[in-house]
Amino acid sequence: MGNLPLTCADYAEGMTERAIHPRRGDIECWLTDMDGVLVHENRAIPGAAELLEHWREQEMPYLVLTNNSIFTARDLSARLSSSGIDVPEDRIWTSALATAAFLKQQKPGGTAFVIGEAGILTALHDAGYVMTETDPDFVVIGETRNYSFEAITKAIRLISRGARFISTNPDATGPSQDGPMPATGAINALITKATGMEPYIVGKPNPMMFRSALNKIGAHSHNTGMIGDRMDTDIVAGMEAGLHTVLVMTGIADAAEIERFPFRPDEVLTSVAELLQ
Ligand SMILES: O=C(CO)COP(=O)(O)O
Ligand SMILES: [Mg+2]
Repeated sequence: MGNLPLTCADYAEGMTERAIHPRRGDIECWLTDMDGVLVHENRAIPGAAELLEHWREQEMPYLVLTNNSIFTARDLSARLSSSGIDVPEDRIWTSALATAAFLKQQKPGGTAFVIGEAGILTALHDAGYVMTETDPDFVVIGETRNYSFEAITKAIRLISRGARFISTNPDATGPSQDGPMPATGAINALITKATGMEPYIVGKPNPMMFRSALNKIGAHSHNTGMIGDRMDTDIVAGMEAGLHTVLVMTGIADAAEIERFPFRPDEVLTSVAELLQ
C-alpha cells in the first residue's frame, strides 16, 4: 500500500509525500473513537497511550466516543488502564449512555427488554428504566459477545407485538487482532429481516451522539477533530458535523474500503502514532 496520503487533495491526486494537514493547527479539541483506534479489544494500539498522555500534558479537551455498548464508562476506563492507556471515566461517552439519555427523554420511567451487557443495562437503570419481558415500551439491542437465539426470538416477538425497536449502534462488525467480529448491526439486520421493522439507532453516526459529545467537552465543530477507523460511522458523522476528520488504518477501514465511499476523510493516517509527529 506504500505511503498513505494525508489529505483529500493528496488522496485524489495520489500524492504520497508526507505533509501535516493545514487544518491540524486549528484543532483545539479532539473526539476519538476507541475500538480500532486506541485498542483492539483489550490490547493497546501502538501510539495510543502516548497520544493521550500528550493531550493530558497539553490540557487538550478530548472525549473517547465509542459505539461499544458492552461496558460501562467505569469498566472501559479500567480496561483501557489495564492496556496501559489512561482515560478517566468522565472522558468516555458510549452509545449505551447516549441511548439511555435518549430513551429517558423519549419516555421517562419507561420499560425495556434489552439484549446486551452491563454497559446498556446499567445506563438504562441509571436513567430510571425497568427491564422486563412483559409488554416493554422498547426492545433495545446492544453489543454483546453472547447473543442468544432465545433472547433474539423474544425480541422479535415483542417488536412484532408493538414494542419500539431501538439499537445502540449500527456497526456490522467490530475489529479485533484476529479480524472482524459480528457486532450489533448484524443482529439488528437479523431482527429486521424477521420483523420487517428497522431500529432507531442512537450511536455513531447519529448526529445526536456527536452533539452530546461536543456539548460534554464544550467543543465547537470548527476547531474539533474526530479520529476514527470506520468511514460509515466515525468519518461520515464527523464530516457532517463539520469536524476535521482523521481516518486511521488500524481498525476496520483499509484503502479499498475508503474507495467504496463517495467522500473522503480530511486525513488518512496509518495510526494515531502519526498524530504525535
Ligand atoms: O464496539 C464497536 C462495534 O463492535 C465499535 O466501537 P468503536 O465505536 O469504539 O469503534
Ligand atoms: Mg472503531
